[in-house]
Amino acid sequence: MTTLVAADGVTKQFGAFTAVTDVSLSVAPGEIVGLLGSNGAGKTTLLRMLLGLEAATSGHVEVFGEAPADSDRHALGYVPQGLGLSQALSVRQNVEFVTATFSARSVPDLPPALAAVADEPVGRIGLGRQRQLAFHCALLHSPRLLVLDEPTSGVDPLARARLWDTIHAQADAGTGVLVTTHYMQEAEQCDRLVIMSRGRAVARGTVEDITASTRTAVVHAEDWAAAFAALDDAGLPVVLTGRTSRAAGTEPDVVRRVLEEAAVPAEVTEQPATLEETMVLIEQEARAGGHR
Ligand SMILES: Nc1ncnc2c1ncn2[C@@H]1O[C@H](COP(=O)(O)OP(=O)(O)OP(=O)(O)O)[C@@H](O)[C@H]1O
Repeated sequence: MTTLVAADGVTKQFGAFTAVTDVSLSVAPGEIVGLLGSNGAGKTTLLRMLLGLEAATSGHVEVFGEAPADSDRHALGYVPQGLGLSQALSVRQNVEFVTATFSARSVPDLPPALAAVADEPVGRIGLGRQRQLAFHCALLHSPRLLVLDEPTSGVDPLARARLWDTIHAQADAGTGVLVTTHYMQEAEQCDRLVIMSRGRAVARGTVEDITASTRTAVVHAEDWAAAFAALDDAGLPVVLTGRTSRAAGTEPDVVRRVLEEAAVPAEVTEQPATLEETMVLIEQEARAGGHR
């Protein structure tokens, strides 16, 4: 399979601090790869190394089959967390600038939401529209690889769904997409995930691969508040979903015993863990020194 971008055992140190440790990752045409992890896990640093914006301390990076180079930018669409727009220029001027820099084509029409603010300085339009503009600019030159660092943070649900429609359309047309996100609903739309914790890749695969080995004990009790309180007091990792208590990675028998001791009648069953529950357990395991 052709690979658009590949990291092989990449490490990045900032002085004595290691932000990324021995991470490998690749993106092929048409696939959406999600990069997940808590704040400071090393996602942005990894993206920046893949884009050639940050040199790896060790390991190997290839973009379009070669070492990263400035010329890659003509086939790359990148939306950084800070969006990379010129705040003092208008919406239209930003588009003209990007078109002139990366593409020989004439400036295409703006989508209606951006056309309505075409002459406004970017610094004066809302964050949602700024994100839409950054996205629009990243796609102007029909990139082979799209790299998106939290593309929908601060965007309302409707605009988020629209941005994801665009991401899927790009992937369907053969563009490879590498995207970081904190939203589980977005992670579930990716073909593959790489989960990072403290600079390391601690889990990878499809959502099904990642959640397959994790089960959650599910508690239905008439006195649901007492059931939750008993499990919480016992130090179990319990969360309340509606009136149902869920304890991820906990044996149902352990839960039954706690509820019996607290004299709370309940039915305890087992279900596959959600991605979010699995992520919490992965993070705990990684902090305790192991990984999957
Ligand atoms: N230029 C730098 N100099 C020193 N430390 C840095 C530098 N860039 C990043 N770091 C540190 O590296 C770690 C990883 O940061 P990074 O931004 O890659 O994490 P992240 O997973 O993208 O986090 P977030 O989800 O908050 O964006 C953090 O502890 C950060 O403070």
